[in-house]
Formats: sequence, C-alpha cells, structure tokens
Amino acid sequence: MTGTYSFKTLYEQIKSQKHDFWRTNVYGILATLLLLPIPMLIPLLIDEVLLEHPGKMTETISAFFGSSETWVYIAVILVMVLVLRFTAFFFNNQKTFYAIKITQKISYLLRHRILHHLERVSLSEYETLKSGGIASKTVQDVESVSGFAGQMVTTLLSALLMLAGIAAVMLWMNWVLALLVFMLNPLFLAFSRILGRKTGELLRRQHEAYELYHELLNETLELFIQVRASNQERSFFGLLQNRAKAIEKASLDYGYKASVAQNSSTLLTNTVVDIFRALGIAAVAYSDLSIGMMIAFLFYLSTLVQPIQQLMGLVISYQSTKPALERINTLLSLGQEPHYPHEKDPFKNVKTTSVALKEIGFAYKEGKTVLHNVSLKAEAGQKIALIGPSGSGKTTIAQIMVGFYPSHSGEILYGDMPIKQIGLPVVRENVALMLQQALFFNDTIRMNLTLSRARSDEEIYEALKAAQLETFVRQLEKGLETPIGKNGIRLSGGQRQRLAIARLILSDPKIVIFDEATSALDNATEFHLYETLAPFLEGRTTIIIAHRTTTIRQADHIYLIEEGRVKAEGSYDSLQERGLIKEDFDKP
Ligand SMILES: Nc1ncnc2c1ncn2[C@@H]1O[C@H](COP(=O)(O)OP(=O)(O)OP(=O)(O)O)[C@@H](O)[C@H]1O
Repeated sequence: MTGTYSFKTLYEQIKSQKHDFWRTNVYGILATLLLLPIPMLIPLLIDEVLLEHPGKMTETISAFFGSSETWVYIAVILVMVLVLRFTAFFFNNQKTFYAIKITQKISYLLRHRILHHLERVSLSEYETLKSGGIASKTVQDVESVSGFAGQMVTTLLSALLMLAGIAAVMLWMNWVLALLVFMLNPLFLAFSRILGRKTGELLRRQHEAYELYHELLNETLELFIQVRASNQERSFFGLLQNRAKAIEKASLDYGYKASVAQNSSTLLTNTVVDIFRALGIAAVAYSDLSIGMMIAFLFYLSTLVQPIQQLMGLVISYQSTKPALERINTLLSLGQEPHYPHEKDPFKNVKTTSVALKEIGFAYKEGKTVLHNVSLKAEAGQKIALIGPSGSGKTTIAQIMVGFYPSHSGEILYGDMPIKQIGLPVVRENVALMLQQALFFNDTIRMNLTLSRARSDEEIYEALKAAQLETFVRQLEKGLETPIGKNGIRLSGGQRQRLAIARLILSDPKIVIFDEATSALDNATEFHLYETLAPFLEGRTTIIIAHRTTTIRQADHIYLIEEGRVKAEGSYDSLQERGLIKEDFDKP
C-alpha cells in the first residue's frame, strides 16, 4: 500500500464497497422515481376538476372508485401524494444509512493507510515531521476527503437521474421552455467551479493556520517545564495567541466567502426560477399551455433547483477536497524504512551473538559525513565501550547498529549475518537500545515496563529488583498501577533511568546497547547499578557508550571515536597507558 492518494483511489475505494454503493443508489433512484410525479398530480386536478376539463386522471379515479365527486378526486390524489412522499422518505433514509457507511469506511481506510505508512516511516523522514501537522492531516483532511466521497455517493447519481426525469417531464409539458431551462445548466456548473476554486484556496489557508497552531501548542505543552524554567511563557504563549488570531482571520475569510458562495448559488438559481415563472405565465397567455400545466411546470422548476444545487455543491467541494488530498499526500510520500526479508536468524537458540560494523560511512545530510569507514566488533558475550568527545558520532553508531539510518555504506553483521538478511523487526526484537534520555508514556508503571506485553507481576518485580526500584514501587499506594505522569515527570531523574533499566531487563534482549543510559546517576549509584546488573549482562554482548571512566573500566575492549573515525582501540589499561583516556572528554 504505497503511492499517493488521488481521486482515482477514492473512486476505487467507493467501487470496492459494491454492495453498499448499489444499495445507496438503488434506494436513491427509488426515492427519486417516487418523488418525480408529485409536482404534477395536484396541479392536474386544477385542469381536470376546477377548470372542468376532464382527463385521464379523473377518468381513472372514477372507474376505480365508481364516483365522480370532487372530494373523492382530491382525497385520492392527496393520499397518493402522501404515500409517495412517505415511501420516498423511507428509501431516502436507507440511502443515507448506506452512504454514511461508505463515508465512514473511506475515513477508516484512509486513516489506516496513513497510520500504516507512518508505522514504517524512516527515521530521517520522521525527524522532519511536526506532530500538530499529522494530527490535523489525519483528522480534518481525512474528514474533508471522506465527506466529499459521501456527497458524491449520495448525490451524483440521484441528482443526475432527477435532472433527467424532470427534463423529460418538462420537455413533454412545454419543450421551448424546457430547452431554455436546460441551456442554462452549463452556466450554473461553470459558476460553481469558479466559486469552488476560490473557497478551496481559502479552506487550504484555514487548514494551514490550524496546523501551525497545533504544532506550536503541542510543542509548548510538551516542553512546558523548559518553557517555564526559561521564563519564556510570555513569548511562547504570545506566539500561540498570534496563531489563534490567524485561525480567526482565516476562518472568517473562509466561513464568510463559503457562505457567500452558497448564497450566490441560491440567488442565481432563484433568479432563474423567477424569470421562468414570468415566462410560464407568458406561455399561458400567448400559447395553449393550460393553467394546471403551468403550475406543474413551475413546481418542476422549483424541484429542479435541488439537483442543480446538489451538483453545484459537489463541484465546490471537489475544489476544496483537492488541497486536503495534497496535504494527506505529503504524509503518504514520506520515505519508508527498507524492507529486509527475514532469511536468517542469528538470535535463534543462542543466549547472545556477536555484532560487527564493517567500514560504515554515513551522512545525515549530503556532503556532511558523520562516520568515515567505521569498523568495530563485539564478540558474542563481550563488553565493548565507545568513548570519545561529544559530537564524535557515538550515538550515530549505536542507532545505525539497530538500522535506524539504513542509507549508509558498509555492512552491519549480527553473528556474521548481514542485517539485510535478518530483517529490521527481528534485530530490534533482540537488540535493546537504551537511550540517553529514556522516553515514557503518560501511563502506569506497569504499562511503561511491559509496553502492553503480557508479563506476570513476579517477572515485573524481579526486573524492578534488578534495577533497584523494587522497594520504591512496593511502597507506592497503587504499586505497579501508579501513573508516572507525562514522560515520567512524577519520578526523579534517577528513578526514571532505573525504570528504563527494569524495562530493559524485562524485555530480555540478546544484545544490549547503553547510550549514556546511566549518565543521570551519581558515580556511586551508577557503579552499584552496573554491579547489580552484572548477572543480567553476564554472557550478553554489551556495548556501552559513556564518558565516565568508572563505567568504561568494566569493558573488555574500548574504541575511541573522534570526528567519526575509530581513532584507537584496545583494553582500558593499554589506552590509558597511551594517555588516550580522559576523565571528561568534553573538557579540552
Ligand atoms: N538527527 C540528526 N540529524 C542531523 N545531524 C545529526 C543528527 N544527530 C546527530 N547529528 C550530528 O552528527 C554528529 C554526531 O552526533 P552524535 O550524536 O552521534 O555524537 P555523540 O558522539 O553521540 O555525541 P554525545 O557524546 O554528545 O552524545 C554531530 O555533529 C551531530 O550534530
């Protein structure tokens, strides 16, 4: 399911719901056919009853009911009209039900497609996204597109049929007037295209204003503490106020002009109806058109307004759906992670495995190489450490190991098997990357530990114990069900890191990569934590990225990374002898 979404895709999706599509149309057609004769029935009574020109209708009623009383004619026709109207009402409701079903299905399919695409979006493309934009695209724009689909399903066929039916009846009544009426139709549609283009552009601006507002609101609330600590509330909320004002202006522009467009089309159609009313009276005065027929003709003329306005509305919303589709396509055209087939499994039936990078070259942006021919290896069960100054490329190496940025040169091997034959989901299932800054859901301790996987309380407490957090959690009134707040705000920095470590233990990976994962702890706590973690890490390939000498001392082998290159490697003692280990790499 790749590629962009177009009107053709929309059409295919409507078509794929064949049964509901046909039900909508059959009910629509039935309702239209039932409503079609209504405008003619009562006016015919004028000619045949009031003006005493007996015709087919009165003859049939007399033959059927054996009475020529005026009230019988009126009552029979009234009952017929009411039966037709109520049955059409029932069919119209059925039509609406199936049309809404199609519309909602299209909304769902479209959201499903966007979410499916986002699920596998490449990290480099993800970094360009703003969450507010995604929210408005997946909510407002999807609604616009599915709303248009619904409008098309309900109105297109029945409006055309109604138009054709009324045209036929009017031609039969007075072909000159009818032809005049129908010659005006293209004018109506051209007029609505112009209106549609104008309002479509204004709607696009309104959506853009919403998107800018959502983006900033999301970020400001996300980083609220930072904003407050920097005493920048006034500036951020000031900017938000400006964006709220921009929404007001864009919505006023769109709301007003869309309503003017709507009123203009009503005005145009009403004006035309008025002109034809006058022409109808002229036709009675100067031709053989009867009064009853003229009234019927005028009723049809008023009825004609409905399908014409429906078609005009469709043309207008086609124009405003175009920008919504364009915006949705900006999401659908984001690059995705490559799909590597799962041909080999180096993690199967082993406790751990080796990991190696072979001549990795990588740039986030073209021309700005971050890694130059980096080669390194951790044998199965070995602990290696990556050290080096800030910005030298250590985190990038860790992220490349788990396939976050696949557009690199060189090879990544697990158990001597290339990552391209293992598949990214399998690698991530078995290799845990502990981030510098662990991220948490605004949910309970349990959910943040298990990430919704099924785990027993016993397993969870065991992991908490290994991460030295068991006593703390047991003392909490709600225990594992305690909510930790937005990004774990109700926990201390150290508790957050320990929670992340408990999560790691619970996921039982074959390889662990610590990217400065314990940097928020003080020296003694960190030392103690690695000591506690020792049984868990024992025999598991471990890669530690750290600044502190206490952390890297436990490594079997150390790589010194500088400016994206492996500058030196060896044991802690050998590097120290060469004067390559500094207590703090960021200090000159
Ligand atoms: N997502 C990104 N997009 C563009 N450039 C990036 C991105 N992430 C990192 N960089 C750049 O790549 C270089 C290496 O960064 P990296 O985070 O790998 O360094 P590091 O050695 O882990 O640093 P630190 O010790 O401070 O965490 C830096 O110049 C950084 O600015």
